Amino acid sequence: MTHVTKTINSKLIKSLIYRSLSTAVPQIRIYEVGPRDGLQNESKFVPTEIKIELINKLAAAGIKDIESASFVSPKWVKQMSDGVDVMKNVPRAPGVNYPVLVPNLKGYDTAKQCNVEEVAIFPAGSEGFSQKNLNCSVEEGLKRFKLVADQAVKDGLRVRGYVSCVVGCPYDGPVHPKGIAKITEQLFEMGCYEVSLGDTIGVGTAGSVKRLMQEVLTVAKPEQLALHFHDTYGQALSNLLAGLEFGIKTVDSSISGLGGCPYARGASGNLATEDLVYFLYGLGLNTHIDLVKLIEAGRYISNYLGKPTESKVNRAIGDRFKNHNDIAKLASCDV
Ligand SMILES: CC(C)(COP(=O)([O-])OP(=O)([O-])OC[C@H]1O[C@@H](n2cnc3c(N)ncnc32)[C@H](O)[C@@H]1OP(=O)([O-])[O-])[C@@H](O)C(=O)NCCC(=O)NCCSC(=O)C[C@@](C)(O)CC(=O)[O-]
Repeated sequence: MTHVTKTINSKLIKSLIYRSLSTAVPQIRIYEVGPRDGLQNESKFVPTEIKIELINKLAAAGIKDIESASFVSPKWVKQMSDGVDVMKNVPRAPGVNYPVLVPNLKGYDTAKQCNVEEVAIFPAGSEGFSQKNLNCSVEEGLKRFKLVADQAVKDGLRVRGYVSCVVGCPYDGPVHPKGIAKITEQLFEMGCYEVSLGDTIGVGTAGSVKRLMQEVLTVAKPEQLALHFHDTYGQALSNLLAGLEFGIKTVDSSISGLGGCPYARGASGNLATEDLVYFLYGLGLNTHIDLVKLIEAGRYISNYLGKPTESKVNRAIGDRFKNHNDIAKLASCDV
């Protein structure tokens, strides 16, 4: 590393720390994907009542956006095959949004029958992943998603867009930010209110996220974007900090760090919601989420799945704190 690069990096880090300590970082909205992205990769079928209880616990912790199911082909993702039962039986808490993922008009029709208010569409950022995940090219996928978005807009539903593999693809390798910006723009033209940029296999770094943001922000405003990081290489939080520098206000995360995509070789869990909330408290942001209840939700699902939580915060906190404010103080070093 040259002297100049070192100086720039140290300036950047100082400015990040300064901004973190000041109130310049905006309020962050957390979009929880655990019940969908988190569970879709689990090989053991999770019963409907467990999924519903998890969603309830997330809502009780104060999460306002919970992606609760997907209406994809059950031949492709069996774990999500009970989406109708989940959506018809989950109690809808006031002020909480329960979006679902849909791949085509068939899935959209099912979503409508379940009275959902928001659907998410998910074109891929790379050809290889599009073929594996949707059985079609990127272009064909966009055409199908446009049909869904047109119908949803006509019906008065909100549409969220995802672009997956925004940094790297398990089949095609590195993905160019220009292509991602183009797909993002198309999603907005279809009527999406927000586009979530998904690092599906978690290969991104603060550097690649910065390059991505610079390109995508030529077609969108920061408040129209969400960031969706998988933590395969342990970069999710530093990637997020890089994204926050650009004014991003919405972050996707998954309770207990569950996650992965059955069609993305090497994809691991998402950024854990518990770690995200702790991180945001560290930046002096009140997310209005009760970390004690969140930790309990994480334990509930990890215990059911019979595996340790992937959330470092959940593990570290253990049973030491019974009160949310004490954890918030710990996170902000406000002792
Ligand atoms: C798109 C298809 C359907 C094409 O799959 P296909 O096999 O080409 O579609 P098809 O039209 O030939 O249908 C095959 C069968 O599935 C049925 N089918 C078809 N559609 C539906 C539906 N909506 N609901 C229920 N059933 C459906 C259809 O009726 C038919 O049944 P059959 O006649 O053989 O009995 C398939 O590839 C698919 O479902 N893919 C989704 C895979 C998936 O869910 N992946 C994980 C989510 S993406 C992700 O995780 C990334 C993201 C968003 O989180 C961002 C990130 O992490 O970065």
